[in-house]
Amino acid sequence: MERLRRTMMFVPGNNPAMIKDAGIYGADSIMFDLEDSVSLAEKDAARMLVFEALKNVDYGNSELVVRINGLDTDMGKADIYAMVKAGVEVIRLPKTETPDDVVETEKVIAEAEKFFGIENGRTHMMAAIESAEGVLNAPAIAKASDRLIGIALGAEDYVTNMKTHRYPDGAELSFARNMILHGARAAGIAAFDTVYSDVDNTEGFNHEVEIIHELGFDGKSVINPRQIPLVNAIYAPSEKEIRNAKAVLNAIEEAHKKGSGVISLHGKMVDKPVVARAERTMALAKASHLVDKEGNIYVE
Ligand SMILES: CC(=O)SCCNC(=O)CCNC(=O)[C@H](O)C(C)(C)COP(=O)(O)OP(=O)(O)OC[C@H]1O[C@@H](n2cnc3c(N)ncnc32)[C@H](O)[C@@H]1OP(=O)(O)O
Ligand SMILES: O=C([O-])CC(=O)C(=O)O
Ligand SMILES: [Mg+2]
Repeated sequence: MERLRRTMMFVPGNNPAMIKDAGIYGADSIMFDLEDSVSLAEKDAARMLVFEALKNVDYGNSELVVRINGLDTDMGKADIYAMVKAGVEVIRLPKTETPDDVVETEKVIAEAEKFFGIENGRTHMMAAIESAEGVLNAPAIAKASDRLIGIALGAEDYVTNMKTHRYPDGAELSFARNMILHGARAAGIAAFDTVYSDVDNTEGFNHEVEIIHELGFDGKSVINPRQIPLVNAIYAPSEKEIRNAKAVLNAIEEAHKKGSGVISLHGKMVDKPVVARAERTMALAKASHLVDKEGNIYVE
């Protein structure tokens, strides 16, 4: 079963208190940032701090991601070597413009793995797309490396590049979101939506999460722990959806027993894609603590 990544929480790499406690909020992924939330003067200190945290802090089941500085900066290579050595699960490449950016980063990751005697391929990657060039190349970027677990929209940089800013209805992000989603799905990897900076605007945040949930994003980058339960609530299936998913899974099990891959349930065809959706619904229901391990609904 594919890993659920509803929330990926940015944690500034130069903030010891936030780094220490980042594991207590239940983010599916924690993303320590060495890039734009860290000033130039603090880059080296942040790298050391995140290295120590990765080595010494227990973050439970959260996936551990680090946003590095790109290889077009003086910091990129040192960031990669330190994070690979610390055993990070995923390196997030910012401002990805072309598939070559991914390939170049992968080369340095592979070099670092070799240097530290780490198994080749153990460090995964994701690419953030934050410009018109990146958006137009999204499908090729998503296929540029087997290490990629996903691609993400970085909308603050993107709208700046597009000479606009962010609006409540998100029309300015519509093309980018669709390109990134299609690129990710065509490559069989995850798609993550961008951050929402107005942390006190719950209504605006919920509206944006509804939009990206309907589009099909796996999840959203968040910048504050208060945003995590809001995303989880919108990604949680309803009781009706869970009952339907259970009925689908039971029906297909019966069909398989009879040697068939398709069956009718209440007059509707149940086949492979319907089953895949039902499995995702059950995974989300489990993550939302709405069902137990066997899939029994708690509210019953
Ligand atoms: C365009 C880009 O590149 S976006 C990505 C880079 N930006 C970031 O990483 C910013 C991350 N977020 C933050 O720094 C902060 O959440 C801010 C500045 C937006 C808001 O800060 P605050 O108003 O202090 O947040 P708030 O009052 O909700 O904090 C509540 C608690 O959550 C903690 N917290 C807040 N944000 C985070 C975070 N991102 N990670 C971990 N802990 C956090 C605070 O330390 C505080 O802990 P405490 O109760 O133990 O003192
Ligand atoms: O990737 C993100 O969502 C945050 C970011 O850097 C941007 O929006 O430019
Ligand atoms: Mg950015």
